[in-house]
Order: sequence, then C-alpha cells, then structure tokens
Amino acid sequence: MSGVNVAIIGTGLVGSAFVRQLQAVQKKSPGVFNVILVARSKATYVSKDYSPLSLDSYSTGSSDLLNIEQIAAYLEKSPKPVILVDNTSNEDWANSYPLFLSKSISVATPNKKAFSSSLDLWKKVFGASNGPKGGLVYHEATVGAGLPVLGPLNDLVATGDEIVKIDGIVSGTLSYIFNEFSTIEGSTVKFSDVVKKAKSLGYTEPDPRDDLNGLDVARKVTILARLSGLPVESPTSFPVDSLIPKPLESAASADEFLEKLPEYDGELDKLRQEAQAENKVLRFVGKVDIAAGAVKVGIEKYDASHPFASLKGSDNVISIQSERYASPLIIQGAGAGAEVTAAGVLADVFKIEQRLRK
Ligand SMILES: NC(=O)C1=CN([C@@H]2O[C@H](COP(=O)(O)OP(=O)(O)OC[C@H]3O[C@@H](n4cnc5c(N)ncnc54)[C@H](OP(=O)(O)O)[C@@H]3O)[C@@H](O)[C@H]2O)C=CC1
Ligand SMILES: N[C@@H](CC=O)C(=O)O
Ligand code: NA
Repeated sequence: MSGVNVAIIGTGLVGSAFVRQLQAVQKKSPGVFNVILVARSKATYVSKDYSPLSLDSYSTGSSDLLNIEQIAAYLEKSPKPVILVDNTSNEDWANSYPLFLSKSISVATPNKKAFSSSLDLWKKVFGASNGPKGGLVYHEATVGAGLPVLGPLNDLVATGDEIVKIDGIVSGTLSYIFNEFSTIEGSTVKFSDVVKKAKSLGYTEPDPRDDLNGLDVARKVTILARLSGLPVESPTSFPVDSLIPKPLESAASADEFLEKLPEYDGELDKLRQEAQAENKVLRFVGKVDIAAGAVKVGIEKYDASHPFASLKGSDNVISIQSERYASPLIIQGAGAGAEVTAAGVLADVFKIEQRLRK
C-alpha cells in the first residue's frame, strides 16, 4: 500500500502555511500525502471513508466537532499509516501524544508543550514511541523553527558524541529586540520603543509579556538540554531572567503594560552602558552546560567579535560544543515565521513517510 494519511490539527499562521506547502507537494507527487482530517478549535472536517479531502475545498464540506479521543479512535482505523500534524500550541493535544503514538500513529509538530513541560510527559511520549506499536515522533520546528537544530543534535548524540555545552539565541522576538537595542555601534534607542516597534512589525506575541517573560526560551532550552542527556525537570526548574519589570507583571492588559514600560527603561539602559564600556553587546540567551548540569536563560554580554554580537533581524543562532568537534557547530538563520516553521514540520512529515515506507 503506498502513501500515508495525514491529519492536520490547527490551521492558524503555521497551519495554513503548512496546508499551502503540502498542496504544492501533492501536485508534484500525487497520492503520497492524503489528508483525511483537518481540525480547528471549533470544527473538525473528516473524510468518513478515509478517501483524501481536497485541500482547496475541505472547509466547504460538513463538519463536526470531534474530541481528541474520537479523533484517535477514527485515525486508529485508517487503512494506511497515519501522521498527526499538530500545528496548535494546545496543552491537551500535547498531553495526548502518548495515546496517538501507542496506536501506531506518528506525530510531527512545532508545538513545544509535550517536549518542554514535565519530564514525566517527555518520558511518556518517547516511551510510547519506543513501545511495541509505537508511532514515530518528530519535532524539529520546536527549536529554531525550520532551522536544522534537533536533527543534527540527535545525530551527534546517537553516534556517541558527548555534548559539552549549548548556547543559543532561540527567540526570534528577543533576537530582534536585542539586535536593535544593543549594537556594536552603540545604539541609544529606548528599550520600550524597541518593544513597541517589534510589536508593530508583528514580531511579538499579541501580549509582548509572553515573549519578555523568558518562558518560550526556557521551553526551547529544556528541549535542547533533554536531547543532550540532561534530564531537566521543567522549564521553571532553572533560573530564567524575566524582562518584565515586577510592578508590570500584574498590568491588566498588553496596552497598559506598553504604556508603563518607559518608566523602567533606566535599568536596561544601565546594563547596556556597562556592556558598551567593555566594548560588548547584550543578548538574551539560553545556556546549557551538560558537565556542570547547569541550565539558565537570561541576559549575557558578548564581545563585538562573537558570532552572537553580529546577529541581524530576528535570526536565531545556536552554538553546539561537543567532544568530537574542536570548534562549536554554529547554526544560524531565520528561527521564526510561519513559512519556515511550516517547512520544518513538512520536512518531518517527509522523514516519517520515508521511514514508514515498506
Ligand atoms: N510562529 C512561529 O514563528 C513559530 C511557531 N511555533 C509553534 O507553532 C504552533 C502554531 O503557531 P501559530 O500558527 O502561530 O498559532 P495560531 O494561534 O495562529 O494557530 C493555532 C491553530 O490551532 C488551532 N487550535 C487551537 N486549539 C485547538 C484545539 N483544541 N483543537 C484543534 N485546533 C486547535 C486554532 O484553531 P482556530 O483556527 O479555530 O483558532 C488555530 O487554527 C505553536 O505551537 C507555536 O509555538 C514554533 C516555531 C515558530
Ligand atoms: N515567539 C517565538 C516563535 C516561535 O517559537 C519566537 O520569537 O521565536
Ligand atoms: Na529547528
């Protein structure tokens, strides 16, 4: 039997880019990737007889609202192997991966929750995948979006290399903010103005506090640490610097937060001046030191000559230092955005299909 069946959960920014890219692939290679289910938060479009849905017109057909268990039961009966593509950031979906994997359903996802929440969930996900009827699980886009970070890291570990350290700028939003705020040339722009500009350019979450609290970086660093062999308990089990001034944590809305943020510009300006006096710049980084068992997320100073100092736009950069390689492996490029993230997920779908091919 050729081809696989695909179930797409979430058609938001990343999900709709994924659908467009998959349509282009379907035109080139018909019959390989057959979409049998598309779900949004309030509607599920299902092919009752498992024949492929058209990605041009699936949303004009009838829809029900199936829950996760109903979707699992439907996919389990598929006559072809199934890949579940979770393009949400939903916790319930993340918690359900062990259920799908234990039914031979494979998972490809940019959703960080299953891999960066409790260590117990991580163990359940990979335990189910390695179990007797285990599906495959790929999540390259959870760190650095489509940039190849987790694939190479997994290859190093699988071939017996020891990871020594990983340092990275892994938030597109915070990369942009610090690349503008702290430059080798000596930028004098106010922190609050850069945050507002990042928001107006669509680089931040709707509420910028969701970027500035450091949790997204902490989740990505948790994934990097665990894959390197450090069993980090959760993304809140190590020090994470928040860029939200304490009194503004309780601001009622994003607008109120942005209005009051200028009152706190002084603190970061002082840090920037200290860095400038040493000919350094500030960057918001995640750090994993495997030997020391230490993980942290926060502001660091870098020399003008360091690769992190000359980063541009909202690029990510990840430096992996291992025993085998004398100098660190540096991976750099666009680490956020719907198109590159969707491409990372689609590449994982390709890998799963190749491994499932009989
Ligand atoms: N944007 C980026 O640069 C990157 C994003 N990611 C990750 O990609 C994922 C998607 O992000 P993005 O596309 O921006 O998010 P969006 O908020 O734009 O889209 C989320 C989608 O998920 C759907 N959804 C939410 N809950 C459920 C549910 N319970 N059942 C079914 N569908 C549901 C929403 O449905 P509805 O349409 O009905 O609202 C929506 O279609 C996130 O996990 C994000 O962290 C990872 C790397 C980079
Ligand atoms: N908000 C994130 C997007 C992907 O995870 C980022 O800024 O990198
Ligand atoms: Na990646």
